[in-house]
Amino acid sequence: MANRSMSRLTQWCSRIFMVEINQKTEPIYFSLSSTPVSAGNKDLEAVLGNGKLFAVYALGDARVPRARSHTHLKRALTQDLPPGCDLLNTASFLPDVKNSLVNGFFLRDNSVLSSSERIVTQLRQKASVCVFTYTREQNGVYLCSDVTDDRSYYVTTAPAPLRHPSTLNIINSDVFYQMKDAYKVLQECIDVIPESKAVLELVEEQQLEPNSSQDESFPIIVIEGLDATGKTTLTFSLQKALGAVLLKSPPQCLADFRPRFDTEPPLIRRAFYALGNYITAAQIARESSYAPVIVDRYWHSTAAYAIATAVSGREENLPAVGSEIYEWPCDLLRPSLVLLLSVSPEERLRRLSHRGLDKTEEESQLEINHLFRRKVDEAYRRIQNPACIVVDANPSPDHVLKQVLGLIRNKNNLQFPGL
Ligand SMILES: Nc1ncnc2c1ncn2[C@@H]1O[C@H](COP(=O)(O)OP(=O)(O)O)[C@@H](O)[C@H]1O
Ligand SMILES: Nc1ccn([C@@H]2O[C@H](COP(=O)(O)OP(=O)(O)O)[C@@H](O)[C@H]2O)c(=O)n1
Repeated sequence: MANRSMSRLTQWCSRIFMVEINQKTEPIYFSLSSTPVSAGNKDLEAVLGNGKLFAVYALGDARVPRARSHTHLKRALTQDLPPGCDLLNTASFLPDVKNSLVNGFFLRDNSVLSSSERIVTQLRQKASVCVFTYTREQNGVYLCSDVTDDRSYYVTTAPAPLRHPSTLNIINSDVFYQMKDAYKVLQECIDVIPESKAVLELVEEQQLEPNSSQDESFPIIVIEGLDATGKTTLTFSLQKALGAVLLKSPPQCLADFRPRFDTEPPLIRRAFYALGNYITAAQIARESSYAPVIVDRYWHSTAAYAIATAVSGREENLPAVGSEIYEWPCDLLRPSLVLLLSVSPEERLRRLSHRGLDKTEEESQLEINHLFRRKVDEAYRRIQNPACIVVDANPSPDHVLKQVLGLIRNKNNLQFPGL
């Protein structure tokens, strides 16, 4: 056991650790070193402080149980957090190496009772976790040790990597670029989430024809935007004005499963929404042989929300414009036109308050989390092939409809009878 934990710590020494005090400040990076380092670094002091400190990571070989354990760990730590303790997000990664990110938590304890010790002991008895302690020597040097062995390493500050670490695992953990990759995730869930089987059966029933030719079909127009930007209002009036079929993603047949998957960690939740797009794609392919199709949310929504949730901190941390992260999945039917409804934050809040309906947890977060909303909006705009056309949706519904009909009319190759 001692050997195993020692080799774990040695392995972790080649990594860099990121700790986020809050979403608004720059994260702090540090690494572990076997040689002594000079003391008194202000950045480290800001995170590590003088009290007791633990870093806790969920362990597990397979990605589905590991993702779920991370969520359970967060719940357990949040629920039992005693006064005087706080929880910070931490991540361990290899700089600029894809898929190398491991998320965890820092438990900082400035309480007189040192209550975190008891919490960590209980956690280790109940769950498969890996725990490190951080202590400060009298000379100001910080040491990190695995709780299961005696060997310690010096903590030293590290430079920020070129790519923000939270972007390293996005492909196939948050955003899926082929149906089979999202499908595999739900297959791995069948034992723990029985509903996955029914979802996979619905996907199979659709007789999907990837990349079926759209050349002879009617136009397919997708309407995107944050909640309360007017998508439902516009899609209804477009349906009427164009004699179109109205579809949405996720499709109606997944409605009953949605609340179940919304409570799961991003890996599972995002795979569910990704599969929803393929079911909608099959419906679009069928319907567009007979009439124009309007789609309320599609892949832009799936990718933009997933990216904005995965990337911590500010908008600047998003993958750069042109990154492969923003590419359209190779096997997903492409629409003829994607319109992004954009309203000012004030107007959007006004509409939300008038509507007074229940919001998903994520949408309530949008309301309070301006940073997150900006990231979703920016991610929408960076998605390519097809990119979206931004529509000013602040004016009245009639005015927005007129504007959109004008855009459709001006778009080359879109043929609508009566327009
Ligand atoms: N152009 C507009 N001007 C003013 N209010 C609007 C406009 N479009 C929609 N609304 C109102 O804003 C609220 C949200 O619109 P909705 O179409 O449901 O948005 P979404 O489908 O994007 O969540 C509704 O109460 C709707 O009546
Ligand atoms: N095609 C889609 C549609 C929604 N979603 C997810 O569903 C949430 C928004 O859906 P919603 O039903 O609350 O949105 P509205 O249709 O109410 O505006 C987003 O937070 C996305 O996470 C998705 O991932 N892919």
